[in-house]
Parts: sequence; structure tokens; C-alpha cells
Amino acid sequence: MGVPLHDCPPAAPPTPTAAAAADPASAGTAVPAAGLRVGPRLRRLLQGPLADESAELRQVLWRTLDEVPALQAFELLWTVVVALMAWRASGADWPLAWLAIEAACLPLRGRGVGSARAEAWRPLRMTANVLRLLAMGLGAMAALWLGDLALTALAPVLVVGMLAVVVARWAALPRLAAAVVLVDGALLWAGLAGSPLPGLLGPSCMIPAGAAAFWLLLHHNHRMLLQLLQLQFENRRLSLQDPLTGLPNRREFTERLARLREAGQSTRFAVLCMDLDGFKRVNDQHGHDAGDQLLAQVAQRFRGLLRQQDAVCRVGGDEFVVLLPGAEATVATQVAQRLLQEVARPFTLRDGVTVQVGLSVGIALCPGDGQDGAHLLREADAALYRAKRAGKGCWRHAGALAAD
Ligand SMILES: Nc1nc2c(ncn2[C@@H]2O[C@H](COP(=O)(O)OP(=O)(O)OP(=O)(O)O)[C@@H](O)[C@H]2O)c(=O)[nH]1
Repeated sequence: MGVPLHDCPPAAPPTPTAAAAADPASAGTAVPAAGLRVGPRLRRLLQGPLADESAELRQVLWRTLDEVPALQAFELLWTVVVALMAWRASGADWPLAWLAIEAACLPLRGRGVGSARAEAWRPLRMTANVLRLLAMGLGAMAALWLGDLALTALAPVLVVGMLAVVVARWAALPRLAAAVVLVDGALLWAGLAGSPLPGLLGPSCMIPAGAAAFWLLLHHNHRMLLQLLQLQFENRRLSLQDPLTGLPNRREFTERLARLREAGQSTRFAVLCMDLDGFKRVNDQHGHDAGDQLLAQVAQRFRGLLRQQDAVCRVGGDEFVVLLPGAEATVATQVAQRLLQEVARPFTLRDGVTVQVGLSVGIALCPGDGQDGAHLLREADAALYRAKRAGKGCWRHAGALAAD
């Protein structure tokens, strides 16, 4: 290591931030799981194995259920045609009740889609969808019981068409979709079996085979969709992660910085640019593999020291960047001091070799040293360069707080 820490002001007692950073158990609060807000048992029942997937992935899957307005218009048209025909044929009130349910569900089925409240309205949308599908099954069954020839042709087409839509679009919820197929399939079967028209019992026996085909399609759709999403998520994770240390990489760091800046003009945070001192010597003396092990252990120590809302990223060979949301100068300095001390402790590598390196840190603050993320990074990098020039093993502030 270069110049000892006395080049920096003496270490102050840990602040609540630094204390929390040192104790990962007390750091941060758990992010609430996103997605449908139903009881855990019901969610498990509906989602099945999906409950083990990440909340983010489940949310994307759920979003595939959101209704398409054009599709809803066609579905409405079909139901209106069959229900009005049943009303004319029977003169009874039940087709009107069927239409009333369809009409009442229509605005609820698209409620909140595309808005910030989309997630909150999802249970309502799902309830409305299930209710109208049930009404449609019952309505078609009753229409078949009338024995009207045109209705006998149209009602099964309506049910089968609806089930095809469910199978095509409800791959996110295969269990619920399968239940809808079974219930509406059973109602269709009951309608055909109970029709006063002769000869329908035989064709009605085809319904279990049809339901099985629908179920196979549904299962296939679900597996494909899940695999696609899993790949998409894995690709994204790999593109944002440094494979050696498991830390976020430069791209992820830039995105987090941008998100922080988007949070508002008054956002306060600190950027710490860090570079190991004497790392090349470890590579030269013990080999590249030892250097890799050292980098992974350094990353582990950094992670153990920081709060959950802080971010530490590996942005180059032995270069790391830390983002401290909400931190002002004192806290940033104290965190830099603790990081320095952490790295200064010897590292024991896999084959028992003990190595020692140091750390130099450059600190830039938002808003004091600038507002723009790229500018702050440059400022912190310049401060790091000054720390290196000052003899390494120390930290330096950017801009107004710079001592030299
Ligand atoms: N083992 C390993 N070495 C790497 C990796 N990426 C870069 N390096 C090496 O890390 C070294 C970084 O160079 P420097 O930062 O100049 O080395 P240093 O000894 O820390 O120099 P100072 O910062 O001036 O103290 C170079 O020798 C690179 O070849 C990596 O992924 N694994």
C-alpha cells in the first residue's frame, strides 16, 4: 500500500448509515413482492409452480392477460347475437340477464390497463373475465336447451371460440384457464346432451376430447411463454452483471445512476470511484487466477459493508464504483474510510496464499459537484486520480471539497 491513511482526516465514529452498512441484517427493508394482491394460498393455487419464479417475471406474465379492446368488441358482438336470438326464441328474461352481465363486465375487463394502477385493478379484471365466461357457458347451455336449430349451430361455436381465446391468452394462468375450459366444456356438453333436438348426444361425447386438446395447447403455450421470458430475464441479468464478482457492471451502474437522476432534481447521492492499489503485483506474483479470486473477495467485502439500497459495481479490471443514495459529504467520507479499511485487511486465497492490497477512492457528490451522472463519474474519477497521485491508500473529494 502507498501512503497510510493519515493523509485522510481521522475516521469518525460510524453514522447510522455506516452502522447499517456494516450490518447487512439491519440494512434496508424488503421490497414488497409485486403482482396480484391475493392471499398467499389462493395465489399459490392459481400460480402453481410460477410462485417460485421472480416477482418481476410473474408480473410480465400477468401482463399478457391484459385484454385487447378489439378482441373484447368481437366477443361482445358474438354474445349479443346469440343472447338476442335466445331471447327471441324463448321470450324469457334469462338471455337479457346474460347480456346485462356481459355489459357490466365489459368496462371492468379493461379497467386500469396501460395505467399506473394496472396492477391494482388486476383482481377486478380477472373476476369480471371469469364471471362473463361462466355466464357465457350457462347462456350457451340454456340456448341449446331451446332446441332452436340456428342457436344449436351458433352457441357451440361461441363457446369453442371463447375457449380458444382463453387458451391463447391465459397462458400466464394455466390452472385457472384449465378450470374455465373444464367448466364451460361441461356446460356445453350438458347443453348438447339436454337439447330437445335429436342426435346431439353422440357429438357431445367429442367434448372431452376437445377439452383435452385445448388443455394440451394451453400447456404448450404456457411452457413456451415461460421459457421465452426466463431466457429474456437471464439475458438481461447477464448483460448487467460482471460474471467474475457477480456485481452489477458498468451498464447497470449507468442505468441506476440515470434512475436516481430521474427521481428528481433534489436527489442527493454520492458516487465513489475506487481502484485497488498494487493489484497488478498479485497477478504477477501469484498468477491471474489468484487475481480473480482476490477481485471476488474484494467484491464480497464491499457488498457486506454497504446498505441494501447502495450499489457497488465493477466497472473495469480492478475498478469499482459505489453509489450511495441519500448520502452527503460526511457519510460518503465515512463509507470511503470503511471501504479503505476493509480492503487493507489481508486476503487469504484458495491455496492458502495471503495477499495484501490497498484502495484509493475519489468522491463526488450530487448536487454539490454536479447533477449529470456522466459528469459526476468524471469528477469522482479525477478525484481518484488525485488520491493515487497523493500516494494511494486514501480518498479525495471532487470539486469544492477537494483539499489539493
Ligand atoms: N486477475 C485479473 N486481472 C485483471 C482483470 N482485469 C484486469 N486485470 C489486470 O489488473 C491490472 C490493473 O492494473 P493497475 O490498476 O495498473 O494495477 P495496480 O497494481 O493496481 O496499479 P495501481 O492502481 O497504480 O496501484 C492489470 O494488470 C490488468 O491486466 C481480471 O479480470 N482478472
